[in-house]
Amino acid sequence: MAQSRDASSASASQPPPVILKHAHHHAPARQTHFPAATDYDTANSIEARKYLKTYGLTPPAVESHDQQAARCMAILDAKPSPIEKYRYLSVLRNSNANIFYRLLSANVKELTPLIYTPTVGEACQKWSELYTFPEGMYLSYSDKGHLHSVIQNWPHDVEITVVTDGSRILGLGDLGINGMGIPVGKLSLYTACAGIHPKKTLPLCLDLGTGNEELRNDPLYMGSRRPKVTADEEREFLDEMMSALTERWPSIVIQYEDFKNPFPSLERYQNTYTMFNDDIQGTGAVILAGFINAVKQSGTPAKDQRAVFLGAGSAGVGVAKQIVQFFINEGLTEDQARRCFWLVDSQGLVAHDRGKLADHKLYFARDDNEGKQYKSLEEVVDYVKPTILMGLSTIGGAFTPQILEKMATMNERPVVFPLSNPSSKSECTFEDAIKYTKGKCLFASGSPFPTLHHDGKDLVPGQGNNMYVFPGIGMGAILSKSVSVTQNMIYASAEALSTALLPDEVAQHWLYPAIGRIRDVSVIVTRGVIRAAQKDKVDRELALRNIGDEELDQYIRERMYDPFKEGERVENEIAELVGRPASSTGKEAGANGAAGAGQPQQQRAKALSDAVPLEGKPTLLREVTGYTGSGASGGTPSRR
Ligand SMILES: NC(=O)c1ccc[n+]([C@@H]2O[C@H](COP(=O)([O-])OP(=O)(O)OC[C@H]3O[C@@H](n4cnc5c(N)ncnc54)[C@H](O)[C@@H]3O)[C@@H](O)[C@H]2O)c1
Ligand SMILES: O=C(O)C[C@H](O)C(=O)O
Ligand SMILES: [Mg+2]
Repeated sequence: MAQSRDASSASASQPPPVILKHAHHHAPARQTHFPAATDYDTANSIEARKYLKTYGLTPPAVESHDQQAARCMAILDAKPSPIEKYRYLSVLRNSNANIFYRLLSANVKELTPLIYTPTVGEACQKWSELYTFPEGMYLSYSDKGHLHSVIQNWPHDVEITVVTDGSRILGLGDLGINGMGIPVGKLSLYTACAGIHPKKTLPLCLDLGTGNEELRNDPLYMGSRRPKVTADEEREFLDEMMSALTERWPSIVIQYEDFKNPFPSLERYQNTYTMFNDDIQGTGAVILAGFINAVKQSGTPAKDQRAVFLGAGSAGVGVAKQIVQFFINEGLTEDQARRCFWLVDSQGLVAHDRGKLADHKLYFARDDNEGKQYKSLEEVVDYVKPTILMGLSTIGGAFTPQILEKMATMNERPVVFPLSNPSSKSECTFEDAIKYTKGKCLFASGSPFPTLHHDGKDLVPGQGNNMYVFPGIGMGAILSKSVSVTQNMIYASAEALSTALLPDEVAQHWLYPAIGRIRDVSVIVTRGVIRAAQKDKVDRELALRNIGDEELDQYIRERMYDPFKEGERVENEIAELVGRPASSTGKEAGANGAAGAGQPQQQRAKALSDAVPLEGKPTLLREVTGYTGSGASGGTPSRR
């Protein structure tokens, strides 16, 4: 069984450097400051540069945020293709995280498609070809037995990790370690959308071999050239990894992402670790939220809904299960709720009499098909006459014009959600959905589609992508210091999201809030998740139980890394050192864990007296503690 977390035996969050025993006997561990990405901000004042020891290491001008953004946007505009824009943004993130996150936070709608789906799909396909930076950690199967030591090499304290084994990257199949683009992209969104400090995030890619022969034979492939390990071998590896991660960072939140068969791990670890699976649970929550709003608009009550799902994998089953929960809350029995679904996979309708089914499909398998096997989606649509059509199949274009036309003939407001990623795998485009349903459908897709002009109106497609919820699920778990991520916390994220629309968004029949408001939305989702953690009594930040919603929202906001305030944070550190009154945002900088906030006075005085004068002014020694946390990993909280 998975090793349980007991903080009494867990090491503190700053372990001594450990040398990889099997690799370098007695080699001294090197101090590293990788990635020192936030200090070279050309908006830093001269004083801040001296304090950070970056004076002279950047061009002399002290720039405004607007000047920086104008330059970056001009460079981006000049790049000829999305993948070139992706590469430029990667360089920016790795060389100057503050500028990158200011740009991303201010332009979420425009830039998300470049750092996330769809472009991240192409970036993963070409990862080894285009490799520039490590970006995160790679753990290989040959490291088994030593994962604890390898993990000590990560130079920062971590609050959250996104981990993949690369075996099902979006709808693009097994990409091995090239899947690293996914943890990197998801964690960039954690920072941009929920304000988790970039240094507190750990992109993690497991190198467990790959079933992709073409990759194994690619001379540039940077992972192990071995076939994928067996399910048992992977399980043993994951057991060790979960325990090693949590031993080093007892409060770490672990998000599983893009595993080919993630059900066994979710079952195995969800009660023992603070973990969740984004493709099953995050997707379930985000689609439920859009679905709740679609049901309100379609006017068809829950009991009369008939949902056909193309795709019965992690995402399909995850979404259907969350909707079952909603139907039960709406008054249906579990059996009635379950019977509203017809799942279709590569073999056709999922039915008990079809032959052996994978475990995760059994719950929704039909027993009322009277011996008839429905093979194609169109046949199933004719048979079921669905009100809802969901696509989580990885099959681009599977919602054909004929199928879309049928949906519009059968329903006043058909719900059509082609959710596969990236755009090339979307079951239909927004344009086709509108064209063939004559503008009647309620639409959301996994990857973004442009606004469409139809019948004298601008129609904005919903984006049913788990990016609306996973940042808030992770942040909620971090701030409440939850020992696990419960089903109620996932459900709460969906409910919170469904209520996060502004009146004018509701008036325009949107299913999801504007993506540009994602930071505000993430606060609402985070609050919902924290409240559910409290109800389930898995929280350990007990003080949060006693504050009202408004105060909780404020607490969440204060703990969010705000790249626009990083300059102020540094100024406040300096002010504190030289005994000057802090700026008006001093409270916030402190709450965000400004470096040195908790350092003993004598040490600060020593730092000042050690300072070497430069240009006649005192140079302040940079504190080596770095950022001390947006919340959970400030200490070594005890596990229940
Ligand atoms: N919108 C989102 O937020 C979101 C979230 C998670 C996953 N996804 C997307 O959903 C897709 C599926 O992800 P998953 O994790 O469920 O993958 P998966 O591999 O677990 O499941 C894929 C399913 O599609 C079925 N399928 C394959 N070929 C088919 C065909 N020709 N006809 C019918 N069904 C077919 C498979 O049998 C399987 O049931 C991916 O493209 C992924 O990017 C989107
Ligand atoms: O990565 C995304 O855009 C969503 C989802 O997690 C997926 O696997 O497709
Ligand atoms: Mg995913």
